[in-house]
Amino acid sequence: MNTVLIATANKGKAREFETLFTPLGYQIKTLLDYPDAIDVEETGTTFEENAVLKAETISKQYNVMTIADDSGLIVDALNGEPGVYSARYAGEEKDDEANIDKVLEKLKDVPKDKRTAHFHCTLAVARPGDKTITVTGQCEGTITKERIGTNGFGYDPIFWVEDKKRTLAQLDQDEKNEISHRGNAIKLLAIMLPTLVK
Ligand SMILES: O=c1nc[nH]c2c1ncn2[C@H]1C[C@H](O)[C@@H](COP(=O)(O)OP(=O)(O)OP(=O)(O)O)O1
Ligand SMILES: [Mg+2]
Repeated sequence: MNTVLIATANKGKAREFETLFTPLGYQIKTLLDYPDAIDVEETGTTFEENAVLKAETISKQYNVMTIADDSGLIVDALNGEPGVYSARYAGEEKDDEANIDKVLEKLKDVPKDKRTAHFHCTLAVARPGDKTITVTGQCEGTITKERIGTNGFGYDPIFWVEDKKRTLAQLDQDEKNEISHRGNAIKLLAIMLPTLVK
């Protein structure tokens, strides 16, 4: 089985990549398997810049094809915040609960019909001696008034998906992958993957 390295240290993402890649016939490894991996500073101002930075740094370090994911929540009533700063919205220590609290607090006077948002995911594929490619995916929803559900990670408990009449944190992993920003990006990537993996 082909092994693909995903340059993420996020356990929630790692789990999703595993359920998405296994049926495609790829085993995945993540930075959780590589404790000596460079801790890439996300200095970019776009998802694309950060995804490329993470993928290329780790691909160069280990001389293997590497996929990186940069993603985040874009809330319309907050002019696109937290956006590329989603992971560090409430501080550098990357605290999902504090991040959710900050979004709910900022939206406390915003009515239901103005709480529209979407998740964005950019995936970058870096290969030794080859041009880096990127794909993107999105997922539309609204921000709830409080947490609902316990599955998933990050902002999932406050992200309502109207088609499912549930939050992302109330979906199981396969249901989330079907509609999520990450699932949508990987669907695009899956078509190209056989030509990229050596
Ligand atoms: O499906 C998702 N469901 C809920 N929240 C999500 C999702 N996808 C991204 N998010 C949030 C989590 C984090 O606050 C930020 C990603 O930040 P991002 O820099 O891409 O990831 P990270 O620092 O956690 O791990 P890493 O850079 O090692 O991949 O957006
Ligand atoms: Mg990050």
